[in-house]
Amino acid sequence: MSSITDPEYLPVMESFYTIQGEGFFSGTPAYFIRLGGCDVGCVWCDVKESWDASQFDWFSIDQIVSAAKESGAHLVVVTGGEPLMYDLTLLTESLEKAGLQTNIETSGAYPLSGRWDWICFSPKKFKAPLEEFYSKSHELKVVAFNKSDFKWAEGHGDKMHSDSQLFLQPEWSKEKEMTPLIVDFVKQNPKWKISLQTHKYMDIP
Ligand SMILES: C[S@@+](CC[C@H](N)C(=O)[O-])C[C@H]1O[C@@H](n2cnc3c(N)ncnc32)[C@H](O)[C@@H]1O
Ligand SMILES: Nc1nc2[nH]cc(C(=O)O)c2c(=O)[nH]1
Ligand code: SF4
Ligand SMILES: [Mg+2]
Repeated sequence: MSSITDPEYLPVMESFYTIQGEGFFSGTPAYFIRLGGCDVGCVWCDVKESWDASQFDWFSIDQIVSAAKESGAHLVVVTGGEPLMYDLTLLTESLEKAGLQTNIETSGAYPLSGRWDWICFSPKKFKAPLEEFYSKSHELKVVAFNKSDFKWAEGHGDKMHSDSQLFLQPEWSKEKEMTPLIVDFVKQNPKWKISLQTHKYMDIP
């Protein structure tokens, strides 16, 4: 039987081999595993269909990792939903054994589990992140939805460790308005970079 308490199984909404569109690994081919379930409630979330975990089938870690390996990808990105609603220790162990690089996209709202090559931390106003993510993440990626988000982003940037990557990403529906503001901000604050959702411009998943 598979259930939320069985660490050998996870609810997968979808998985697909594409190009990482965002952040530090933008442009890199990557196999995405999108786990179902999220209660963070971002008003502008671009994958609200992922929120209700009960809609998705549970797959064994063996099935999930075999499909990732068969894709031919070297890099796996685990996302969601909020993937850290689940204990990902066994998933990362199995991906590592298969010789795959493990990256995660997380809001930081749940405790970190699993051993990751790269953690992309995207904190949200809607559910505060846990403190451990400021020291353990490799990349901070703040979505900018309005002007007040720059100050908010700096508050999080100040808490990150000194060699982390700092990105501002325009919220997609406000992309025309926010992109020029982000360009000005990063020119004034050059430890930050802009991250665009390049897969949306390319019209790929
Ligand atoms: C869909 S989330 C899933 C992973 C995790 N729940 C999180 O929020 O980090 C993946 C990434 O997309 C970003 N994102 C979600 N909706 C967005 C939007 N409308 N515009 C820009 N980025 C968005 C999130 O901030 C996160 O960095
Ligand atoms: N191509 C592509 N890159 C992405 N980077 C982060 C994504 C996500 O939804 O977590 C994502 C996504 O959905 N597609
Ligand atoms: S935390 Fe991520 S998946 Fe959850 S609502 Fe926010 S953007 Fe969407
Ligand atoms: Mg996405």
